[in-house]
Amino acid sequence: MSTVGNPANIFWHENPVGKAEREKLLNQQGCVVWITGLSGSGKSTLACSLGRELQSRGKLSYVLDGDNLRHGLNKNLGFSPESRTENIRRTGEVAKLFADAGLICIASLISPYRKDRDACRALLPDKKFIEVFMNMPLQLCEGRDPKGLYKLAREGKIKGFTGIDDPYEPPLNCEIEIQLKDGVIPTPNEMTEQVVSYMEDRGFLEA
Ligand SMILES: Nc1ncnc2c1ncn2[C@@H]1O[C@H](COP(=O)(O)OS(=O)(=O)O)[C@@H](OP(=O)(O)O)[C@H]1O
Ligand SMILES: Nc1ncnc2c1ncn2[C@@H]1O[C@H](COP(=O)(O)OP(=O)(O)O)[C@@H](O)[C@H]1O
Repeated sequence: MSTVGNPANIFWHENPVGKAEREKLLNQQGCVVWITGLSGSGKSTLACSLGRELQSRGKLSYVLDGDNLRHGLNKNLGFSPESRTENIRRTGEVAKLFADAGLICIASLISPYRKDRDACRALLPDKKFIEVFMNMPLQLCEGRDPKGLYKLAREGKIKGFTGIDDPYEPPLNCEIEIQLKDGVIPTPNEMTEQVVSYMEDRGFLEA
């Protein structure tokens, strides 16, 4: 009988170099910064700005952007609930590998469903998953509409668009919330500073 594809025949190989050794080499803690929020809420803006700031501090990070991943790893996935769940699952697994490699992995995806984000959190060691909620009002995101997708969704030309006719479930216990202050949008630098301070205070930026 063929045993191909039988999970009972798959084994785990320990790597002789451990995560702690890699972290010491890099002088940082491997972790995942998971940025979630509506289309147009500023996820990519924060991811890029944070990546740049960490680079300038000599910290190694890597951005996993939802749009970009859909050009390769996730190119066979659409926007049905099942596809989004698989999109987040795959990205969570890749993010886990980057964190294990000792990097600060910045994942930037709408990731609209709470259970999918929680499943990614569960892949990481305790405290190594930093969920950042871009809590920007739909009206603001729709007003920005940099890709014209909200307009198409309102016209019924895109079905199942997040925030219009597909749900966004806000986090209940995220580590960081980016929001308006007295009605004013924080600048990219301010958003970045909020995340970097969190990481600094908890020792992520040293081994
Ligand atoms: N139906 C629908 N709903 C939401 N978004 C849509 C849709 N169709 C296309 N797009 C574009 O795809 C980008 C979101 O991809 P993600 O991988 O982050 O989405 S998800 O996490 O799987 O929900 C998203 O990019 P951002 O605007 O950067 O968030 C959109 O440009
Ligand atoms: N803090 C901010 N202040 C001003 N404009 C912003 C800010 N964050 C994002 N933007 C602008 O809003 C638009 C959407 O931002 P983006 O980062 O692409 O969102 P997302 O990745 O969530 O879709 C872009 O045109 C971006 O330049």
